[in-house]
Amino acid sequence: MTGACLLSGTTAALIPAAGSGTRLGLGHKAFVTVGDLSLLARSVAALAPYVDEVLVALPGGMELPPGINARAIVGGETRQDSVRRLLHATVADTVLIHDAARPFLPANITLALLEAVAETGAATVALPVADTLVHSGGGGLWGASVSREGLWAVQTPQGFRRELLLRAHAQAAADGHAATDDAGLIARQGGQVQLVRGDARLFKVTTPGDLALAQALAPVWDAQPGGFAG
Ligand SMILES: Nc1ccn([C@@H]2O[C@H](COP(=O)(O)OP(=O)(O)OP(=O)(O)O)[C@@H](O)[C@H]2O)c(=O)n1
Ligand SMILES: C[C@](O)(CO)[C@H](O)COP(=O)(O)O
Repeated sequence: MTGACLLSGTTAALIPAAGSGTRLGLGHKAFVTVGDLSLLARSVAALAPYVDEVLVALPGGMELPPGINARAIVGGETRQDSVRRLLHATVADTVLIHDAARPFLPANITLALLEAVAETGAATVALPVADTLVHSGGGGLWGASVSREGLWAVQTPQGFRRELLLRAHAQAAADGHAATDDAGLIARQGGQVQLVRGDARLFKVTTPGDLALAQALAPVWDAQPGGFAG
């Protein structure tokens, strides 16, 4: 049974990959390789077995490299624009939105997310915060402390009934509201979003330090694709 069997109707994986990778500094981040595979190839491969189609938003003028089994569209100026375009490029009933920049997505997390979306219509992978949190007070000094009690760091994939997310994006666009993810747009409208426990190894490759971690993890993942032991 694939994960899509948990849901009624069709399911699409929507992968925003149109960012410029400014913080990493190596050009378009989705095409950066860890081990022998690009971040994008890894993200597509992780979701493809569980969905009816995979759509990728790419920077203008770029094409999908050979070997990536997906349909490509041109992304937008921001992640939010890229996701909105992806949403309009599919008719699937359910969408799983996943950053190309998160290459290590365990199968058990995808299955747990699909189960949560089937029950609630909106869910995201997230992880309880483990570090002490503080606002910078300026000048590199400790400002106001922030309790980490009840705080979760949001990851992807995030899953939604597509109609629900289309409405949330339309409302955000009408209000000129900019968001860093999609689950937040549902919550902004008063909708409930189920939190599904993620994994530290599902981190987003954002900085050179993240890339170094990803390079170190790739052989471990490639020895057992789809999951980590422990
Ligand atoms: N206009 C944009 C911006 C981002 N993304 C995608 O959204 C995901 C998360 O974004 P982020 O990690 O911030 O990537 P970049 O925008 O490329 O990074 P930076 O902010 O450092 O430039 C990435 O898979 C990225 O390709 C996108 O599809 N379209
Ligand atoms: C969607 C996301 O990965 C959830 O943590 C995150 O908000 C993307 O942020 P970015 O600044 O676009 O990388």
